[in-house]
Amino acid sequence: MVAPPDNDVLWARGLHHTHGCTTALTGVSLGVREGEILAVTGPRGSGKTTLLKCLSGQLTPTEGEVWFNSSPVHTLSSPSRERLRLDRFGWIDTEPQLVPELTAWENAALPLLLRGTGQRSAKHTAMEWLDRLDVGMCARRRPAQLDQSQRQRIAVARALASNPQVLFADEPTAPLHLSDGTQLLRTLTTAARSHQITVVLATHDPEIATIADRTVCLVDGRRSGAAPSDAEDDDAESRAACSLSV
Ligand SMILES: Nc1ncnc2c1ncn2[C@@H]1O[C@H](COP(=O)(O)OP(=O)(O)OP(=O)(O)O)[C@@H](O)[C@H]1O
Repeated sequence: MVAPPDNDVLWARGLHHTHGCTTALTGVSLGVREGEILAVTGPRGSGKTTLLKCLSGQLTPTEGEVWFNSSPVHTLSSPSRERLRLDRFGWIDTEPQLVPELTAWENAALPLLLRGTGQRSAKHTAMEWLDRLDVGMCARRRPAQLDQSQRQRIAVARALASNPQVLFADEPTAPLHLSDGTQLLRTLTTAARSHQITVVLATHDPEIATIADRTVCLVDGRRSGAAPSDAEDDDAESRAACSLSV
């Protein structure tokens, strides 16, 4: 087994994944550096969501390895993966997934409360992020009383409030108007850079991908421009070898 490079916070090798009879990933290898903003681009159905879910431990790849901070994720038990996601990862979905019974601040504070942070401190942190995302005035309202843009901002506040080491964002601006989406992305990337949060951002929009430090493109479940899996594996392995030899 090849060890992952030390400077990659996330590292995947030879990922394959099938949903029932549908192949979503075929031999994807990549590394994500600490503090990097990586865009995963590609047309609809190219495997972006599946890749983010495999990297974040929501899905176990059918084949292949995922490492986080040089520890294997693909071999973890389901409860350990859940713990890892709660403690280290943030997730922003295309559609804001909020708890309807909770107010905006309670939604934003939820990961902190689940981690055991005291209510006063969790609320304070949640309120700071809601203010930063221009939805502080909505703190006491429930999701049904808010519009789509406000709900998505609360979902972003929730992801950032937990101070994740890696933030996964799956087409986070897709439901928003252009100006709303641009502003949201600006806040997200500024926050990520100032807090040293690594971001893996899936988008089919090349314009949005320009905010990233680096782009990986998927086509039909493979990295575009790479020959089938062996070349991708070689790429990841040679980076690993380089990193281990210095
Ligand atoms: N739960 C599922 N069950 C069956 N097939 C699925 C499932 N999820 C994804 N797929 C299929 O796997 C392939 C990759 O889907 P995925 O959602 O990862 O791609 P994507 O690039 O994120 O697409 P989109 O931009 O439309 O979200 C597609 O053919 C999709 O139809």
